[in-house]
Amino acid sequence: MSSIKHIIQKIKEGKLKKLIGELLWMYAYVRKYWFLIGVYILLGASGSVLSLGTSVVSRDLVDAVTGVNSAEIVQVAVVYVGVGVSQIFINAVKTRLSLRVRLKVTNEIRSDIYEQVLQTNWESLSKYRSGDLLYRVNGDASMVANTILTFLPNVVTTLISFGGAFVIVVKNDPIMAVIAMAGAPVSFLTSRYSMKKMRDFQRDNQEVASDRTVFDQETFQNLQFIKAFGMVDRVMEKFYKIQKETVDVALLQNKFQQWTTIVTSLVGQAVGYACYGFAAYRLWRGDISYGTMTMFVSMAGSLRGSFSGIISLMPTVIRAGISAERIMEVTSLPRDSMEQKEEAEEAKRRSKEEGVFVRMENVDFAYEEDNWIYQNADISANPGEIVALIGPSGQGKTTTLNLLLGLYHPQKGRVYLGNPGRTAMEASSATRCLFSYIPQSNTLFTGTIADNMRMVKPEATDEEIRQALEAACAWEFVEKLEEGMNTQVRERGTRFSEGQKQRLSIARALLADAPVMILDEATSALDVATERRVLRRIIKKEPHRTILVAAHRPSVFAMCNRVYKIQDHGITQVDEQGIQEFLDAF
Ligand SMILES: Nc1ncnc2c1ncn2[C@@H]1O[C@H](COP(=O)(O)OP(=O)(O)OP(=O)(O)O)[C@@H](O)[C@H]1O
Repeated sequence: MSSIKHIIQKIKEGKLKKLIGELLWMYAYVRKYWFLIGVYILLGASGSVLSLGTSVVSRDLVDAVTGVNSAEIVQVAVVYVGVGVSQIFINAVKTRLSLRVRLKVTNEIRSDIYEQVLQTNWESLSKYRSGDLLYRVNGDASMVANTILTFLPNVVTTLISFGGAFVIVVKNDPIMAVIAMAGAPVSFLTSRYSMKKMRDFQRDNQEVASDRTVFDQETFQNLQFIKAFGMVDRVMEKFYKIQKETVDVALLQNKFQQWTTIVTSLVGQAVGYACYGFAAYRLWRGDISYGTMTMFVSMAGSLRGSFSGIISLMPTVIRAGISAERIMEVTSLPRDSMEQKEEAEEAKRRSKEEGVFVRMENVDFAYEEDNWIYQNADISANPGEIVALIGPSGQGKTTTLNLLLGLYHPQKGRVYLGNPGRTAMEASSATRCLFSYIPQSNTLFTGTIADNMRMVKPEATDEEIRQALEAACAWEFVEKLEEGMNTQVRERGTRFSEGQKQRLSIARALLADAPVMILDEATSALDVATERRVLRRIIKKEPHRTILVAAHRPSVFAMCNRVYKIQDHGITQVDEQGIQEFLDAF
């Protein structure tokens, strides 16, 4: 009665519901590969039947050898060898099939996570560390795929082994069956107790593994910085600390597992001895032959083994459940809304003649509750204008650009854009196609310069790329490279100077040919003359383009139609005198 209450309590707490949800999620993948998994199960099942057959045939073989049934010795020997050889081939096919399914399911889960991560609303996703996401894509996905492949087939094959052995033993000697099953209650209770513990251990394990991935990723990304600051020893210290944590968690889990294994094994061994003694007693009394005794002992072993097998499947489910939970957490994040996709594409088509304006109206925004970046903020940028955002560091320039890009949404007020004189659209993921954005940080990818350019326009010709590089004042150094635009950029553009990387990023943004261009301190590493040349060429290339720049330098302000200052939780438009005051103050 109390255990029923306990189960009801768990259901109420939602733990069982969660586990069932996780299992159902995993088996949505099984449905796709039901045929391959079905064949795998069949092969596993035939393996179990063959091994049961081996025990029965071994009885006949012993009886044939000991003279009880010597006439059939050749026939029995042939069957015995045949069964053994079949098992070898079945195992080979099973292994190959298992690899195929595992690879397919792992890829499928990974592509689901990738797709989801790429389409998830940035506001939700930015809370995750990229190394953690990486571990979910790799470690957790593999764990789930392995379990999907092994769990159901293992349950079926173990149940066949268990059922078959049970029927054979009961048919031959019911008392023997009872003795063989004497350890079952202990195995059951031990597994029930260990379930919760295992879930906690597994959660710790995954967290440490995820921390390790984050650490590795950050270290290799910042190697140059680490070396420059002579931080190698400190990084190694942290590395050893994480290694120690990994070892501690694994050893603690293993210690617990070993104790449960010792308890169940001791009970199993005692039961094994009892079976052996009982069979020997029956043989001594002349009730059974040597062959039957051999079969009994092996069957009793397989009965105990398969029962423990069923119980030991639980930790696998628990491990996979935790991984599934971590993957589901990411894949259930809200997706980017693409509701206004068609309107945005239409606005982009019209932009060549009409351009696109952007507005922020009466906006309140805070990342964290009541911690306002600003309130009642207004900003306006029209086609053909360059609008600058200035202000001390950390006051909200990048935040404003992110709001315009629809990466974040205001708590109050409107952020909208469109062709002048037509219906406007709220800023969202759908309207992002109207922007080309050059962030503060370097965003070059491994590949050639041309590959990097074609990321935004795969069909771009070499001539178009050259023109974009020219407009960004990048052609002047690219043409001097031995392989020109086919030069390898290397990871994160390490072979280029900061100013060169910025010009390549600007060229890429120009190639995207979007009506609104956002430069987030994207010319900060250029000298003043080059910066002016770049901005002039951008305007000249596309007179209807709307340009927003977050900047600190007066050289930029002189070229702007309007300048907004972001400071003290507000945005104000400033005139020349205001700009001068701002510059004097800093
Ligand atoms: N994702 C975030 N979650 C919480 N707070 C954030 C987040 N991004 C930025 N902030 C905070 O918002 C404020 C404004 O940041 P923002 O990056 O917009 O400043 P900025 O004016 O562009 O600064 P800088 O000139 O240094 O680039 C800062 O105090 C920053 O700590």
